[in-house]
Amino acid sequence: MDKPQPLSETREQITDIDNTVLQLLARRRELSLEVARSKEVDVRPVRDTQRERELLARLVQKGREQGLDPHFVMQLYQSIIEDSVLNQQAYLHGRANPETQKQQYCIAYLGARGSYSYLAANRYCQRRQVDMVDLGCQSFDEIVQAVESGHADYGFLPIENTSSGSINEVYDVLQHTSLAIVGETTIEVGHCLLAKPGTKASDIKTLYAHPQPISQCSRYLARHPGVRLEYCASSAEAMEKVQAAAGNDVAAIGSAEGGALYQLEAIEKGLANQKVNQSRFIVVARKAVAVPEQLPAKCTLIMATGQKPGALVEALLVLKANNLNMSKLESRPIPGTPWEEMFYLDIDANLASPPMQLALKELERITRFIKVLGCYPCETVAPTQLSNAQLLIEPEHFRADAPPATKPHPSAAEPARHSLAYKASLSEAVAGSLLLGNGHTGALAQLPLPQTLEGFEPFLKQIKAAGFAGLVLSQLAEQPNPAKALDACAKAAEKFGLITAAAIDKEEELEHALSRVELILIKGKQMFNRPLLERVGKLHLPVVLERNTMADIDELLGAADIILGAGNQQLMLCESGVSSFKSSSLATLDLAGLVELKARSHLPVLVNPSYAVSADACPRQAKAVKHLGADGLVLDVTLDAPIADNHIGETLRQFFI
Ligand SMILES: C=C(O[C@@H]1C=C(C(=O)O)C=C[C@H]1O)C(=O)O
Repeated sequence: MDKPQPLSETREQITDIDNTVLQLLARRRELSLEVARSKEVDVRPVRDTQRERELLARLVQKGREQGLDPHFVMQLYQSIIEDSVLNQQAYLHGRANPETQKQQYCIAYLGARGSYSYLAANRYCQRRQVDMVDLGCQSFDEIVQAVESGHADYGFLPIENTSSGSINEVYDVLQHTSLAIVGETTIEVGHCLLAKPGTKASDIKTLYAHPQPISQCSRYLARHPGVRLEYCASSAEAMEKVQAAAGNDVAAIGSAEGGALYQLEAIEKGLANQKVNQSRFIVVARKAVAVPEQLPAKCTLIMATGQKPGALVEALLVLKANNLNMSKLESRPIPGTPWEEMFYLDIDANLASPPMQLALKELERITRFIKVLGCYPCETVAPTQLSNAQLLIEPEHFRADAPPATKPHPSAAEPARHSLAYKASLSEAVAGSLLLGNGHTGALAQLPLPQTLEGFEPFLKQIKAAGFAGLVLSQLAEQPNPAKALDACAKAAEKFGLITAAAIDKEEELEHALSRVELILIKGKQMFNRPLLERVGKLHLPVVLERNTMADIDELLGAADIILGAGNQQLMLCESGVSSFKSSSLATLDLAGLVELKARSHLPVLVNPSYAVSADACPRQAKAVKHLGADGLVLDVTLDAPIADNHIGETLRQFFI
């Protein structure tokens, strides 16, 4: 083998390339703003998902020709496009409100430099390329007063978090303020254990944190019962305390970025219960702003309806009649009037649009009180996706459309919940980034929960490259600490954009899986376990119900009805083969049963051929079940066998073509 060139030389070349990449990104940003200027003149919408899809498909193809992973190329460009869309929005919003165009904004926020509110405000100003003068406050009231009195231009208020939910105090403050909501911004809240350099996690005796991070990291904290918690008014105060402490046995919960401002190191990361932990902030100002019609807009209203049956429904029907989507509904008590509620609504519409104006007029007639808190650009940019087919194979082989919905089965007077007579449209189930049913397909790789993570990352890379959307981890009870092992696997899988599901073969495994996974698969062995079905029916988590090898179709659908009846509508079925005369150990894949399920039920149906057919027959079966309408595959894989070159890769290709 040739001797490689010296490391320092190679690194220099990489540094040069990175500098060029940055220059090109900056140039792309300028061009994107040029596009925004054209859109301003032509009054075109900022977002053009058709253009994004074409661009992604072309880049994935070009990348593939140069040996780049299609998923990597797609994710990279999704981030670039998100940044580009948000920059265009900020530009057009500024142009429509020239009085907001300044060199610097004075921003009132909770805590001090380094708090999450500070980071959110910083991000907001950077996007608008204005300097930030920061005004740290001790409470939400103080923030509102700072803006009302003119000391600050904007106030940043955290309104909700993906783990701990809505922040009630902020809703209460909004009831009384004259300020208007003029913007929103969402930041990733990466909770870390912050300590002085050299501190070990095992040394920590006292932990300083704001109550919100404490509730968002409850599971991590429960694993460290010996640590004393000290509540602080903000994450910044917690960091200050650690910086000022004499000893090395204290830590704070906060962001790595914030910690750096206090010379603290993140000695552990990813403390939050939820893998995706984001906080949404609203931006308040003295004067409301106009949102140009090319921008996706949101309106926040508060209203009090009368105390009569159906009053809220009546109000919501007004939104329906005007084809308006409500993305959030909250209720808070009205001070001084016990048991009366003030409702907060986020509506995906521009205040100036005719449907919104019509709806407001109608709502004024039927409510006791109504006020628009503000209209502002919506900052959520849902990434444009390519289909599995586009990511796996050449574009000219795009798969055929899903088979049309089958006719409802003639049914009794009370149609069963699983039936098409009960629900005529095909159901979809969403588990993290995976969408299945109603024409959406996907595949999951099933394997025993691994003992160690050795070699796991290269394995996940292969799983992702083969086209799997996630993992189903089984045999949880075989592990000494299934919760910890699941956490670690889910974290690793997430890095590759894979979802994690748990296969429940023994009832007690469910406890370990809850809130660690995005999907629960009830193994066929548990299909007749009514209490377990009722339990998962009460979960707000998608469920796959596998058919027991001895169960007929009616029994499977009956079990499905137990789950649906308990409330959980995110249900999928899985055909994994039934016992037959052919072999005592091998199941028979019931293709007739699959056709029956698709004809009788609106539920997505997955197929796992692994127990029924030999490895080399899997690709043929995948092709067949696809044609019979299967919505997805579950395939058993092993950690050691390469995926792309064996029957697994071919099985996926046959299914997705
Ligand atoms: C740049 C544009 O605006 C948006 C951003 C895109 C991008 O950054 O590539 C693509 C489409 C639009 O959603 C455009 O319309 O071309």
